[in-house]
Amino acid sequence: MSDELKRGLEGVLVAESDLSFIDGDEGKLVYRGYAIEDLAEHASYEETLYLLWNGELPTEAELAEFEDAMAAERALDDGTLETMRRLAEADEEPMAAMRTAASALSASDPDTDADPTDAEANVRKARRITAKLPTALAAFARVRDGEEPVAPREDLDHAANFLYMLNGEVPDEVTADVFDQALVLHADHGLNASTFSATVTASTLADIHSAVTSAVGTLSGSLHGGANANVMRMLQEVDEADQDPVDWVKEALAEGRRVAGFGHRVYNVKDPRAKILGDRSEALGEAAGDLKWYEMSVAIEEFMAEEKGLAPNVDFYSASTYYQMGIPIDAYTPIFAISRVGGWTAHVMEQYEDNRLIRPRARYVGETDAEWVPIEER
Ligand SMILES: CC(=O)SCCNC(=O)CCNC(=O)[C@H](O)C(C)(C)COP(=O)(O)OP(=O)(O)OC[C@H]1O[C@@H](n2cnc3c(N)ncnc32)[C@H](O)[C@@H]1OP(=O)(O)O
Ligand SMILES: O=C([O-])CC(=O)C(=O)O
Repeated sequence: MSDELKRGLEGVLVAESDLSFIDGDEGKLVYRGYAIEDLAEHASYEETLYLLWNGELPTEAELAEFEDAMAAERALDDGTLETMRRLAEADEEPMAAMRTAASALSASDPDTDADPTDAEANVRKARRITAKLPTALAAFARVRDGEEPVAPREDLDHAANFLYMLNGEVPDEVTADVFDQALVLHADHGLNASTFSATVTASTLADIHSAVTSAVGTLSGSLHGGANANVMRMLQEVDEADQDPVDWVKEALAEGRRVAGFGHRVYNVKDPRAKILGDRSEALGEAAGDLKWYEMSVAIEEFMAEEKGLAPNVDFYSASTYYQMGIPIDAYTPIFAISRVGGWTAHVMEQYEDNRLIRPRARYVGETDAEWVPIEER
């Protein structure tokens, strides 16, 4: 047994996986062998899910069947819909609502009584959770804004249907495409914290709903998925104060604060997803005739590279991309969740296939010989 301490488990290998590969020095990301750039350009989110869950790209017929199966699972049961309504009325945090939704969905899942490791039942459960979480998010967001939930449509693809349920109107093709790309880009990323959390939960032979619930909670923090909303809050603050973005960042660094959207445990160079989302952000700005958000982001990126040697991660340019699509800022991290659920469930299924309880150790640095003192004498 090694006594070497690896804070934050940095660099520690704990599993074998053939889902996604990251080369942190080259800035390369692949899902099951396919470069993220190719997937973003050519694959839909459904095709990406199929790849992650089945190990290979679908044929045309397989994809059509899969898309229909996903679309047929979008509607929420009454209990989960009512729960989303109540949480929205109580002004719950959107990520807390997502965490509750992931858990609530197990009550109505037809396979809820299946053994947690039943591979076929897990494929069906993963499909249902992934199909339904966007419906829960859209319902929550609408009720919170004083609107009625919009029922899903089966004739739209996953990305377009989510925007339709959120806004009550079918998105234009460009917006739907950018959103679909964002879903593809966020679908998997090795053993990131939330995926690790899902696999730890699965490793106890808890079920897939429990694993996804753990993962949503883990994603919500500001060092992980929560950073995308903080990036947009930073850009808005700079804009409202009519400040030079570089001055804002200098101040933040001088106060010892971290700049959201920069730095990464694995990438030592720019995250390849940030490159693609940066292009999307620029294109949306050009189409709107206002490059303000993109240019502000570029100024921050250049300064952070020069000053700290830190490059943007995926959360940096997703912020201005979503903002220019009119998505509410506190929905950014839940949107990360509705995409990453594909990766979480794929890793959980991989964990069940070759399970061993995940249980590391802590070096004990406390006392070992304390003398018992009766309560009345303390
Ligand atoms: C989808 C995702 O989860 S991507 C990550 C999203 N999170 C963020 O964008 C939040 C901001 N970034 C960070 O906090 C970090 O870069 C993390 C959490 C992503 C990675 O953290 P770690 O690998 O543990 O690096 P660690 O926290 O040890 O930082 C190393 C050094 O870089 C500095 N640093 C890292 N990121 C930043 C940042 N965004 N702003 C300022 N300084 C930073 C740290 O202060 C530290 O400096 P020090 O050695 O002088 O103390
Ligand atoms: O891999 C990580 O540590 C964080 C990340 O970029 C992701 O989850 O997409």
